[in-house]
Amino acid sequence: MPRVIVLKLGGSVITEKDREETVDEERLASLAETLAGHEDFVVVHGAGSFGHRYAAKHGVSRTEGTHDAAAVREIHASMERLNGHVLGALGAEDVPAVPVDPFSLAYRSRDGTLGLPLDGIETTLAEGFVPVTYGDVITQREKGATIISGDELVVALAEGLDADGVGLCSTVPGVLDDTGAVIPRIGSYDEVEAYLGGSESTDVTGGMAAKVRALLNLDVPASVFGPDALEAFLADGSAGTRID
Ligand SMILES: Nc1ncnc2c1ncn2[C@@H]1O[C@H](COP(=O)(O)OP(=O)(O)OP(=O)(O)O)[C@@H](O)[C@H]1O
Ligand SMILES: C=C(C)CCOP(=O)(O)O
Repeated sequence: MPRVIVLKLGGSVITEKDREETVDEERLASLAETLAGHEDFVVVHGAGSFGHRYAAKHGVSRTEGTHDAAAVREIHASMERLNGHVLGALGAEDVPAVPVDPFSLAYRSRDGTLGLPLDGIETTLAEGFVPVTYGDVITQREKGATIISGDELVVALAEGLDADGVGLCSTVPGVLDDTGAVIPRIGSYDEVEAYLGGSESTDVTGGMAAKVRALLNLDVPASVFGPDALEAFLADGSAGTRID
């Protein structure tokens, strides 16, 4: 099987993060148009104005769990609605996009270690489909259910599928320094820790600092870039900030 690219479409890119359950239709359509005709990639999308507020409402995070089934349904249903929009936009550009539902697939052990069986996704890719998955709520031993971020899925998929590269398409043109300039390359957390913050809006999974940490732990080269640079990333992997 050809090696794949794992691409995350940030929740703050594809939604209006401060308006409840609002998709940025224009942005999403333009990203889908750029992806048209490309092959061998997995899409992961974040929550933006969809999942986070329900997770916050029920006090659920990556570490705080819930045994309230109604809370799980509410968070998951919100993410399914957003996934429907993403699938619709990709489908409109004839990208062979199909859903992969993390709640039904992934789980955590007691210590929080992620279990993510990949046979289904490998088959999906081998058959020419583009799997589209997303940050979600998943079950965890002794905690009920906790949140999994899209970034966590990106890392697990990149490792498990032996991906060629990872792209995180965010609202920012890359990881920025204290003057607002894009840092071209990050090789260690210490170099950039002082510049990294969380997210500006309701975000239970951590913003830029968590992203950089997770990507540094990965053996696959990753890039953080803005929506305008998706084409450049797909062409030769050079866009925004490279983290390796
Ligand atoms: N040094 C930095 N460089 C760039 N962005 C930063 C930095 N520090 C903090 N941020 C914040 O991180 C945000 C990106 O993280 P965020 O989690 O919001 O993105 P996302 O992946 O697009 O969304 P989601 O988590 O909903 O999928 C930026 O919009 C910015 O507010
Ligand atoms: C809040 C939920 C349900 C998922 C969070 O995923 P992220 O937006 O990728 O951090």
